[in-house]
Amino acid sequence: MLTGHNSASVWDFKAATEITKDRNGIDQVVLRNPQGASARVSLHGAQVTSWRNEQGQELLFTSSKTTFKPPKAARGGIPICFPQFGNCGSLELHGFVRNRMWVIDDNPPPLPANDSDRNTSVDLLLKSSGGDMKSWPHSFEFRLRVSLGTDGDLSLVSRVRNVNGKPFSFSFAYHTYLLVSDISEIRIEGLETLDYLDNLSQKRRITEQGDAITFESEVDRVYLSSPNVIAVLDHERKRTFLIRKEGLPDVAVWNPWVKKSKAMADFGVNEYKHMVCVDGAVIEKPVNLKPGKEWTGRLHLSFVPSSFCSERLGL
Ligand SMILES: O=P(O)(O)OC[C@H]1O[C@@H](O)[C@H](O)[C@@H](O)[C@@H]1O
Repeated sequence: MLTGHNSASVWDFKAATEITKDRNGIDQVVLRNPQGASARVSLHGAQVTSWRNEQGQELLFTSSKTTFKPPKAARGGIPICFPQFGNCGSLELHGFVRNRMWVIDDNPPPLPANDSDRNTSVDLLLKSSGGDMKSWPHSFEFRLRVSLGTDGDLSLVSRVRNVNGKPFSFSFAYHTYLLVSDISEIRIEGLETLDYLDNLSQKRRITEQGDAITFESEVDRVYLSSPNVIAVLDHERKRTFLIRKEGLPDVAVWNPWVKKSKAMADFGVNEYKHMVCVDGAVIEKPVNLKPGKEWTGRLHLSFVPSSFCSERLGL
């Protein structure tokens, strides 16, 4: 993939994208960058199922019990929740697009230049289908671009176009399962003092009091109107995930802890210790999209040594 160019070596970004099959024969796209970082995206659900740094270390959690068998979304990686987040509507939990087969979009409408510079990327597309229109009677085109930067950062850009004659509303989330050393040692910064809806007490609105979010029991919350940079600090591994987002005002935070883990067939009993979901989302005030209009929601994930963090980010 390194090709000669004026006697210097240049990376062939197109060739750094490979289509392979997963263990169930489903197509998946593998993205690689020149330094050895990689990401994997399944056409089932357009779900990112792996993101590795240049040392080959996995950064996203995937349950050892997940089968990756359609139609159910794999438990881990980054499922896309659309057109409904959670159970806040009449559709299946988190909506249906994570359970559908997407296609590779070879000719996507252009994105601004800074979304495509120096990245290896893939564009996926899902169009509304007759079956789904029985439960959600709206025509849409959903485009997802997944990009791996030369710095190993992972970007997801979702574009939803209303190709209906009428407006429609939706909620949305990048349901991001981060892999962590020990949930009891994790701090999330950037959500302090915000209001959240607590899914464990009938979506009651509560104001966060702590100076960071920490975990000592099940957490299932939607933080409202959050800043666009959130940090997830993993003290034991001396590393921090940075979550940057645009068009995604809310952040869902979830860890099932012991009791709920036992009730989930596709989740190992102790696996809750090694994951936290921190989702850039639009939940409280759904997007209302007029005919012919497009909505964009961007997520940018990076991974830095802890020493880099809080003060330099102004968190
Ligand atoms: O089991 P699923 O459909 O992947 O959902 C997992 C969890 O996702 C979280 O975002 C929800 O707030 C939880 O209530 C839910 O249990």
